[in-house]
Amino acid sequence: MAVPASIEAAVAAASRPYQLPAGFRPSYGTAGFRATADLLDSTMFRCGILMAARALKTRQITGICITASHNPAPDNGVKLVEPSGEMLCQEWEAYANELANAQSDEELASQVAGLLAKEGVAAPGAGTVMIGHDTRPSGPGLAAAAAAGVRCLGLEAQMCGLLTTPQLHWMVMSRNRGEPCGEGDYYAALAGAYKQLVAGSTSLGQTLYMDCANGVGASKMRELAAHLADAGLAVDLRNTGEGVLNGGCGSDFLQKDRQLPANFGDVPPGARCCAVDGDADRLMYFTPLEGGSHALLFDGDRIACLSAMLLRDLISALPPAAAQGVRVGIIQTAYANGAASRYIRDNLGCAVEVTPTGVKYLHEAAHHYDVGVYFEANGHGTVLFSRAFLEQMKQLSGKSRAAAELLALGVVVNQAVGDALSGILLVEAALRRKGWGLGQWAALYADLPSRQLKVTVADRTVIVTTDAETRVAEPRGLQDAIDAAVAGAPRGRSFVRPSGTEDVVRVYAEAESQAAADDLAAAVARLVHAQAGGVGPAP
Ligand SMILES: CC(=O)N[C@H]1[C@@H](OP(=O)(O)O)O[C@H](CO)[C@@H](O)[C@@H]1O
Ligand SMILES: [Mg+2]
Repeated sequence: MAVPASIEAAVAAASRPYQLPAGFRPSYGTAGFRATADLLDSTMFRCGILMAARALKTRQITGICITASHNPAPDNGVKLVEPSGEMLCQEWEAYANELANAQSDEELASQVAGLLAKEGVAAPGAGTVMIGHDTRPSGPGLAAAAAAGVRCLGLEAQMCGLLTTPQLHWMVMSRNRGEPCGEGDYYAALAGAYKQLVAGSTSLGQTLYMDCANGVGASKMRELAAHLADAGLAVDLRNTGEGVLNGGCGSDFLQKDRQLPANFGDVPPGARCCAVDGDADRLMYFTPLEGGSHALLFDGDRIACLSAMLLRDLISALPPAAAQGVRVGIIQTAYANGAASRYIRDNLGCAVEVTPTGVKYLHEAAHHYDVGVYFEANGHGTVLFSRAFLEQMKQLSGKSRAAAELLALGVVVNQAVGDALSGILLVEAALRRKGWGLGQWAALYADLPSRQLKVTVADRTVIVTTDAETRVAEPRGLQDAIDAAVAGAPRGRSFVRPSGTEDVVRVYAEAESQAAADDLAAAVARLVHAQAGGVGPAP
């Protein structure tokens, strides 16, 4: 298709205020682009163009979330939203990289023209891109840059302001489905479905203490909790914005350090607590341990197990013909604790699938099942219901309470992406329906001790992995050396991979004891440093 010359001129002119900083090479990573905020104006502008083109191509609404999630406050980034509410389709990631790295306004304009021609899209055209941001001070400015990109293809940029990442995904999904799609509709839908799920069960009674990571989750949970005042769920919000975003708090801090977050010193041991990250798409439960600053974690693996149990209970209460043959799958990454994977296989009887790191891979795999449960160990995940299964439940819902409850679960659990707020309702409903405290949940299995380390190398792309990132293909010889180190550790397992969000190589190790896991991780980190171009002193 011929692209009017005027569009090229318009893109080149509009691009002028958004110059690519010298030497900056943005790369679309595990979840979009991330960098220190002051580098990102051009990236945002170009992502605006990209998502406008995607909206034109699909003739539906797309979205842009401006956030760097659990990363430090001076960073920012962008997550791109498909019309379905899912993450940008993988085929378009190459365009994202190409546009983000164009070296001049003219090169950008010609790449945009090329993209439009290749995709058979006419611009300027009509459409909408919804844009939201987290609490980072750089958010509104970067949102404006993204909006300028959207407008230069003639589309409307709808500024949605402060939202959690999953809220924006949910709003895009709902709007394209022609369903109620405002922020208020989100709270009403989740709270209404939660009440249906817990009707007839006794409230857990105790307060849920929530670490909001000093991020957007605080104000949004406050609104959700207001809808739940009559549902027996009392929430005490901590780290609501008075401190540093993700600083000494939040789900990532908790997972990496296993220390109590800031401002939890007065919370009694055994209390039910949860933590989210800076954009509220990750969730960890935890409880303070006796006599110290440490926490017992209930991570994504454990949330996946609890979700699978809730599903099993509900599915087994369906009329027998409907219950038969429902395919439930659990999708994990190599970071899943070995004890959790074993528990799922041996005790829950579900299929376990392992994908590379990054929710885009897990989410895609979850579509292989009637119900796909996916959680990364770090607490990012959701439960996806297939359209056909939901349709079947709708047919049955008049005569089967379990079918109606499964439908409600499909509303409580965000169907677009992992969502910490909806995850809280999922966990609370599951515990409450079982009448379980944290003790019973913890007793499902004992985690194998594990350790994660980071190694800085000159170029992390020299590490190439295979088998869902569990083995190193290059540099040659590194995998053999890792295998030898693992062989010496009781119940040992270790793998390494280049991070998609940080300039580091990640090392994971688990073993029978904490000391053995620590030693194995350290040994493997030294191997990476020695064989993959380590920078600075050896670990
Ligand atoms: C070990 C780990 O937790 N990795 C995280 C992290 O990716 P890396 O590619 O490992 O940097 O950030 C991703 C985006 O939030 C998340 O999906 C992923 O699980
Ligand atoms: Mg996040």
